[in-house]
Amino acid sequence: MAEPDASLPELVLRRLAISEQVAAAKFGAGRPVDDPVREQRELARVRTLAREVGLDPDLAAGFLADQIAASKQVQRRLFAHWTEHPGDRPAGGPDLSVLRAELDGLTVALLDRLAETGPEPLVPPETPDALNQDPLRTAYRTLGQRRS
Ligand SMILES: O=C(O)C(=O)C[C@]1(C(=O)O)C=C[C@@H](O)C=C1
Repeated sequence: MAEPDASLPELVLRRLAISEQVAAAKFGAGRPVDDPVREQRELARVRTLAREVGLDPDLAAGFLADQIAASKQVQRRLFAHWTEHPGDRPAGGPDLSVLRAELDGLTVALLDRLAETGPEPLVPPETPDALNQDPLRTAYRTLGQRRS
């Protein structure tokens, strides 16, 4: 597993952090944020993985769909920012294929953790400054959110 000790909220944040790098790779290459074919592949794979770890495939697919929606919120925001301020775009950065392999590893880790934790609502950790609250809310849409 990519992140053996990470909690579910930590893994969710890690996925959003990778999404920032995905945005940079796509923006630099002139590729759009949305890749529906890739999304369908990910959702099909997550259903298979869910059965392997004893999770409800619908819950797992709903949860991954939330992660994808949150990723796209992060990416769209960055695209808008870099379009207005091209100088802010980070130079270099990993290839999309490398980042997708990281996302795939994280999906396995997320499902393992979800299978252990159960589908109870979670209290997300403090949000790093770089991330707006909205994507995080999106990421927990299916699981629900309980604030203490
Ligand atoms: O792999 C990509 O191209 C991404 O932008 C990542 C991601 C995802 O979160 O898994 C998000 C949006 C795309 O539509 C497909 C997948």
